[in-house]
Amino acid sequence: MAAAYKRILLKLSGEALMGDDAYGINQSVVSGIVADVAAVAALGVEVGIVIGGGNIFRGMAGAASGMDRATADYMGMLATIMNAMALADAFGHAGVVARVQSALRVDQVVEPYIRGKAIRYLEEGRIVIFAAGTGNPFFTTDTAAALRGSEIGAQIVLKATKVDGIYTADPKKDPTATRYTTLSFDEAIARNLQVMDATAFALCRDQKLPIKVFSLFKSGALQRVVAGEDEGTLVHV
Ligand SMILES: Nc1ncnc2c1ncn2[C@@H]1O[C@H](COP(=O)(O)OP(=O)(O)O)[C@@H](O)[C@H]1O
Ligand SMILES: O=c1ccn([C@@H]2O[C@H](COP(=O)(O)OP(=O)(O)O)[C@@H](O)[C@H]2O)c(=O)[nH]1
Repeated sequence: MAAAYKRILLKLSGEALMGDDAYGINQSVVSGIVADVAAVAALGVEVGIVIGGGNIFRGMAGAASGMDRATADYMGMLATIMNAMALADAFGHAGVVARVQSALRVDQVVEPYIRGKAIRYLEEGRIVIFAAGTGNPFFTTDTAAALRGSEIGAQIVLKATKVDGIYTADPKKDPTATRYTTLSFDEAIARNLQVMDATAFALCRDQKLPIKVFSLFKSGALQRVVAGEDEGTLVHV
């Protein structure tokens, strides 16, 4: 199989890491992700990963229960660091070298985000896991994926999530919703499709960085996406 991309930014939903559990990190889900990413990296594709934190803590949930929103968002960013460490550890066990870089400084724990160093790691064939989102409250890890994807010069942002693409409405709530094969950024923003936030869509649109939304749980989906095959939904300029 030949890869359609040289460098990709993979966004992994934090909530998807739970698998069927109620909370936290499901080891069999993590092993599946590691195997899929290792297979793609073995083709010579350079992989940067942005990981979410919704399986542990979400700022909006904290704010809804009365917390200061910015404080809750910082807690959410810390949650992504834990996920990043768990994922890097799992890569290590599989014999794949992964480095974690955090947008918030926790120097005793993981290295800080330094763009040039991240690019160097990628060139050396290491997996780079970007933790702590953008480092700013009021943003999401989807926006962090758009940002880091733009910074590292990725050719595409691959959003791996619980649904197998973008639907006309949230398929979890509306069973009559149908899936788009392709969609323009303007359409995605105008229709207010909640699969990704408007900030992330707008940044990718401005940078002409396409996004592919696909299922994290469909066997071989990442490989098919990287091969440029028809899988999930492509959002383009
Ligand atoms: N139009 C839509 N098409 C697809 N998924 C949608 C849509 N609107 C809302 N969603 C929801 O968006 C979620 C994917 O976003 P994601 O950020 O990965 O989830 P999470 O917020 O759990 O991390 C899906 O679980 C799905 O229920
Ligand atoms: O740049 C960022 C990225 C994330 N977060 C916080 O971290 C939480 C976890 O990230 P997210 O919800 O995007 O993870 P996912 O949806 O992928 O599980 C968010 O709810 C926010 O509170 C933030 O404040 N700034």
